[in-house]
Amino acid sequence: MTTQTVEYIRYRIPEEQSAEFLSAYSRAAAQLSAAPQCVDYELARCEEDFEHYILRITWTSTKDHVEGFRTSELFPDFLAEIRPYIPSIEEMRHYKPTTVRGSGSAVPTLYEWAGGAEAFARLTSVFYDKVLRDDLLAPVFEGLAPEHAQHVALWLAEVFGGPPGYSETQGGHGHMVAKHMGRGITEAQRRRWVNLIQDAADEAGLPTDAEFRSAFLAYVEWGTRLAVHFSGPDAKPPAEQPVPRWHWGAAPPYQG
Ligand code: HEM
Repeated sequence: MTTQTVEYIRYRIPEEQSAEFLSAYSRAAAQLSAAPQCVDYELARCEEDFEHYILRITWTSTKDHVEGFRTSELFPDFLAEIRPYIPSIEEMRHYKPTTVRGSGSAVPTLYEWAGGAEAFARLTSVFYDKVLRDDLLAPVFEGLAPEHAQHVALWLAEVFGGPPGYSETQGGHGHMVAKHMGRGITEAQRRRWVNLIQDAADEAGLPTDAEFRSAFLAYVEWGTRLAVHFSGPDAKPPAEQPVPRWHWGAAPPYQG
């Protein structure tokens, strides 16, 4: 459970003080940006009533805010800027996030963008054809079960935001990790895996836009490095956890 907390400060600022208030907060924001206790912050203005503002600050914890930031050398400069507006505060409290959170459908999942289940089935089918003809990887996958490509397609589909097919039919995260244990995958083999899956993505007609491919490759880098780790001599099975879900990251899809 995260210790992060969200502080909401609601202000009512008379219209004639608005410009000053905003410029004071633009300066005070420098102290928030510099504070290691501050995760992020945003000052929003009400659309229906221009006099209402809400400042949202995510802190690493309530204690870090109260005992850390407020006693730090950044605080006096912060306070000096915002002090004139303290009487205009209508609420200033910390809120703990609950489990009710999620994203809407404004941004398609990587799974939908890729073309759904069929796209991942095509991808892994092309990929394992290549793997079995590859000098470095063929020995690793010797005696591969015919359904392996379908299982990996289910896994990838789930990771990229599709239905939880792998979790429901194959045993989930722990099962996948266990399949790599003790295999002693080398860096050269990992790198070949990464190269071949990108060639397979081209041949299977997965989208080639910069945003999709960078998110796809980021996951492949992460996943293959974990595969190497868990295949090594000192790896311990991880605690049971859900299949990871990969998102677009810094570059969401371009929907012009
Ligand atoms: C993003 C990276 C990777 C993903 C998503 C992935 C995915 C999977 C999955 C889902 C399985 C289990 C299939 C099943 O349930 O039947 C599996 C098994 C396996 N993976 Fe990976 N893998 C990755 C990287 C690698 C790498 C880099 C190698 C070796 C170079 C590798 C070698 C194997 C082998 C040998 C098996 C066992 C196959 C068998 O059942 O005989 N994997 N992988």
